[in-house]
Amino acid sequence: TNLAIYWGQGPNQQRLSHFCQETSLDIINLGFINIFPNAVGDWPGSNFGNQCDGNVYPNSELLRGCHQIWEDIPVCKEMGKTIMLSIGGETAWEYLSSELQAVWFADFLWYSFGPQNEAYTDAYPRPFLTNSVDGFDFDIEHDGGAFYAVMINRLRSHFSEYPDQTFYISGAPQCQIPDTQLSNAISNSFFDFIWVQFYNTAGCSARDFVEGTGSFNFGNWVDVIKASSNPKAKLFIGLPAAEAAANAGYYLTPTEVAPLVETYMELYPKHFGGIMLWEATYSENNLSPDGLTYAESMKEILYS
Ligand SMILES: CNC(=O)NC(=N)Nc1ccccc1
Repeated sequence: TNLAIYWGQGPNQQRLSHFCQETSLDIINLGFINIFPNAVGDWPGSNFGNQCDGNVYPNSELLRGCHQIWEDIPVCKEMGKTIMLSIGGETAWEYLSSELQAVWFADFLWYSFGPQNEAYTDAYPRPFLTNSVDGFDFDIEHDGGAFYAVMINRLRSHFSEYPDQTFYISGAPQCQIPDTQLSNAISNSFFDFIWVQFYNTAGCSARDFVEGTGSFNFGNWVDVIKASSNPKAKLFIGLPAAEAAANAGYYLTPTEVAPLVETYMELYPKHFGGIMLWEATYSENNLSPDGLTYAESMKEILYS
C-alpha cells in the first residue's frame, strides 16, 4: 500500500527534495494549479507557497521561476517517488464552464507539464522545464461538475500517446457521498487513485470511526468505486497530518489511526490503496514521542 502526501502549501515549507529523502512517502501531490483558464486560449495560474521566484509568464498568473521544483523533480524520481500535479485546492478560483474549456485546459496541462514534445514547445510554456509529472490530481473543493470528466478523458487520450509510460489520474473528494464536485467525474472518467478527505466534513470522517458513530463511510466509497469507470481504482484514507492541518476535532493520533487502518485494510484488501495526508510540512513538524514524523508513523501502521 502507498502513502500519498500533498506538498506546496505548507507554512515555511522546505523544498521538494527535502521530502523526497523521506522513504515513507510514495506519491507526492504538488499543490496547486489554483487558477483556471477563463476561456479557451487563456492560461491557468499556479501557487506553490514560498517556492519559486515570484515571476510569472506575461499576462498570466502561471509561475515561471520554480527552480526548486524543476531541480528537485529528478531527485524525487531517482528516489522512486510518483509526482502528481494537483489542480484546484481550497482557495482555488476554479470552474469549468464548457467542454471546449475543459479540453483546452487538459491540453495546456499536458503540453506544459507532461512529457516534453518539441512540436509544442513554442505554443506552450514549460514551467518545470523538461521535467514531466506522472499524472494529475483533482482537488476540486467547489464549482465542480460535468466537465471534469471531459478534461480527464482528454488527459487519458494524451496518456495513450505514450504507451510505454504510465500516467495517473487521482482525485480528493470530500467524504460525503455523492461528492458534489467530483462524483460526475468519478462515474464518467477513469481514476487510478481516490483519496477521500475523511476530515473537515462531519458525519463521514475518520473521527466518526474513533467516536463509534457508525457513519465513517469507507465501505460506501468502495461501492461508489465499484460503480465507477474504474471499479479497480485504489481508495485511500485521507487524514490531516497534524492538529493544525484541519478544522478542529478531525485530527487522529497514530494510536487512533491504527485500528481504523487495520479494520479497513482487512475488510477491503482489493480496494484499500493506503493513506493520503494533508500535508507534508504539518507531518514534518508533528513528531511522535520516538521522533517519527506523522507520515513515518502512518507508514509503520500500513506495514504493521
Ligand atoms: C486534499 N486537499 C485538502 O486536504 N485541502 C485542505 N485540507 N484544505 C483545508 C481546509 C480547511 C482547513 C485547512 C485546509
